[in-house]
Amino acid sequence: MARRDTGTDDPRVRVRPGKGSRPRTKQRPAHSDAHHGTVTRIDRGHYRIRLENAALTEDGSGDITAMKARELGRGKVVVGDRVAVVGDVSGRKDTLARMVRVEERRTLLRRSAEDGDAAGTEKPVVANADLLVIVTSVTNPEPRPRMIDRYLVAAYDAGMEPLLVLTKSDLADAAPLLSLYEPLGVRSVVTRLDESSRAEASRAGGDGVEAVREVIGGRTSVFVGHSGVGKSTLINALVPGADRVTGHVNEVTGRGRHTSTNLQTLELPGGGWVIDTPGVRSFGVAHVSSADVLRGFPDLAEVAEDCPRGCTHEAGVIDCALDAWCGAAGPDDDGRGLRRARVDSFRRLLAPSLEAEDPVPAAHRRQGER
Ligand SMILES: Nc1nc2c(ncn2[C@@H]2O[C@H](COP(=O)(O)OP(=O)(O)OP(=O)(O)O)[C@@H](O)[C@H]2O)c(=O)[nH]1
Ligand SMILES: [Zn+2]
Repeated sequence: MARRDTGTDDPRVRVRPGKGSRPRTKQRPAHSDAHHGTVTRIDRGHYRIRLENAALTEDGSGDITAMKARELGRGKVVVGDRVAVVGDVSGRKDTLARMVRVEERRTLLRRSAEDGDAAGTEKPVVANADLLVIVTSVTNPEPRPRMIDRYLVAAYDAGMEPLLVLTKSDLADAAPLLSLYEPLGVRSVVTRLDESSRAEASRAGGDGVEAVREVIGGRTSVFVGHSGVGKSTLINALVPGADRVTGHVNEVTGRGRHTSTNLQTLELPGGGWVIDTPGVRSFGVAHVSSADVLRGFPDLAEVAEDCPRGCTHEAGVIDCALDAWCGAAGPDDDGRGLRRARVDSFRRLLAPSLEAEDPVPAAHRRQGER
């Protein structure tokens, strides 16, 4: 099974000098004059890049457009990648710089395709992000815990910290959903951004926006969530001028519904980045193994070192050390079953339980769907 950083999709595999099999006609300089930046958007082979040294661009914004140099090969470059560019970095209209190198990735959010020819193959989505902000409404639409679980798995696999944001708390109690994720230790924030009570709640700090800002400030966050949960409303509150379209979006153009390439990078006032994922409707995690998920739980990973070789840690497997740990007393468990709850919650994130679908209300079923 493919593992992180080893796929042929990994640009680093191709960019290390001296590894090419083709003989070189002349020794190229290693682009020591290159400038560094971060990919903020990708549009049909054109890469929008924010340079570290914004003063290089004519308008001082640091934003330029670049194409991939042929020497980079076919490895995929994604939003969030740190890259080196040469050539015209003025950012003037119709100028194109050349992207010559992709730096090693600190984290890599991936998804596997769920349908079509590519089903099961994994795709890199965003590099170097710190947080996966999972936006879910407590009602309208109803929360989908299996989907939240898959997002969590994607975050742990990526090496990112998950943050659960429960929206629309003016409409229903967030407590039942919160209690589902408490044993996992997932950080969470409850928000209410309804039109009517908004101004009042916001004055009192009760809308939750400040609490979200505190967690994401100065960091790079990827926002995910299915349609209608209030993701755009939240992003607009966090990033003034973001102008994310809210409501039942894009009925005219349908834009943002079917494509997964239109990730948008927005700058947080006071520092940090928000990456919106308007086209990403689902997150297949077929490529993730138990061991990948375990990395998100250092305490359980330590316990699992005593497991038999190849243990999947799933419920019911023989001699899994997690079961013995649940039975033993410890300072972190005073008889209230905290260890058991944590292990059970962790196991919920493992295949095959993860494959289970959320029940879809009859009214939302399409023909042919169960
Ligand atoms: N009552 C209430 N309504 C909210 C809240 N947040 C958002 N809404 C409403 O929920 C609807 C959907 O919000 P959006 O922000 O467009 O949702 P989205 O997640 O971006 O959905 P897509 O744009 O389809 O991806 C809008 O009518 C919002 O006004 C909230 O906290 N409480
Ligand atoms: Zn085990």
